[in-house]
Amino acid sequence: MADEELTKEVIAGTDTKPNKESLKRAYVTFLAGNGDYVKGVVGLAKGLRKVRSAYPLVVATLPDVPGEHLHILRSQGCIVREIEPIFPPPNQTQFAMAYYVINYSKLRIWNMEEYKKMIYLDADIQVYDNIDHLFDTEDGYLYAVMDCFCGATWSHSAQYKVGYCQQCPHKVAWPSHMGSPPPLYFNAGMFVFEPSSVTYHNLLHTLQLTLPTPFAEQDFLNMFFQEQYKPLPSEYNLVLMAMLWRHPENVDLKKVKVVHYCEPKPWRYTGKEANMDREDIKMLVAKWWNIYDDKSLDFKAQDLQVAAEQETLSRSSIMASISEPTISFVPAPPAA
Ligand SMILES: O=c1ccn([C@@H]2O[C@H](COP(=O)(O)OP(=O)(O)O)[C@@H](O)[C@H]2O)c(=O)[nH]1
Ligand SMILES: OC[C@H]1O[C@H](O[C@@H]2[C@@H](O)[C@H](O)[C@@H](O)[C@H](O)[C@@H]2O)[C@H](O)[C@@H](O)[C@H]1O
Repeated sequence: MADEELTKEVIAGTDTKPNKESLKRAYVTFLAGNGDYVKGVVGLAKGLRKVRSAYPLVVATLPDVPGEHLHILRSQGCIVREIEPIFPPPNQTQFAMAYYVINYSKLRIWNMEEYKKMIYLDADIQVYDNIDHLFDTEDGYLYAVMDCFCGATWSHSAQYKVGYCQQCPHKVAWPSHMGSPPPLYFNAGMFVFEPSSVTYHNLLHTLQLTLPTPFAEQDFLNMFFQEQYKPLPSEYNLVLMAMLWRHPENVDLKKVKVVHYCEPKPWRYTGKEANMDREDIKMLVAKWWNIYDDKSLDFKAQDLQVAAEQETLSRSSIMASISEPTISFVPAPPAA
């Protein structure tokens, strides 16, 4: 994409003049279908604004996302990038969730080379503390939070069958007769990565040679990036309910920066679901809705407020400079 087109898109998306550096960094999420995940993306866009992130949110959308939803996303300052779906090779795989097959389309984000570094966030994620510092992580790695193997969705796996989980590797040790424990495995709902067309084409080529498995693109990405994967602390992607239910000892809600609403999805929460009447779940769902419903976080309102604050700041700094004696710099006379 030509620079001027890109600049136009970025400005259109964020309505602020990007500096060269901010052109190279962005958050990115993925939206498919005409259902309710669009609420998740709107919540995410507003959450990133609430924590004053310096970078835009790109939304990779499949063709089945309706125009009305694309308009909603643009009105919330998102940069919409329409992508084509990616399908795994023909297979008889029983995915952990049938719809996981659409998640292979996430791989398109590696082709967004106009960005040097991106942070991928699922649409069912909310950011409660600024995590822009993750863009400064060392290049050459994929950073993500370790997943949990204890849920019934893992019942197909050797880990689940022997009761082993990487979140508590000493509770039930990996049986020595089964060789080395499985490599560290990340949840693919949040990761820090570097777009690259070389990596992108390698991903697509390797995908067509790889038998699909129950966790679809998450399994595939863990296999592909096994050498480059670097774990992040769990506060960067608290996977609900897996971690709250099964590894509460690994959770400090006061430190959590990013919550991943695998279950419940806040916009579907009724409180009547099994085990969902817990106080911590009610608090986290309410927290999500507080942001989603906060009109001051809407794109235009929020940006006008920021502009007003900046205007006030600059006016007060001008006043301050007028009221103090100016110290002018007198250059030293040239050396004799
Ligand atoms: O109908 C769907 C299903 C999934 N997704 C996207 O795919 C991600 C992963 O799916 P999901 O969140 O359901 O996976 P989970 O992390 O809950 O297993 C979502 O967060 C959305 O970004 C979507 O846009 N529409
Ligand atoms: O397509 C596979 C998906 O796999 C992951 O979700 C799973 C995984 O975390 C399991 O470990 C949990 O048990 C389960 O609840 C949860 O839904 C990602 O969050 C999602 O973005 C996507 O990659």
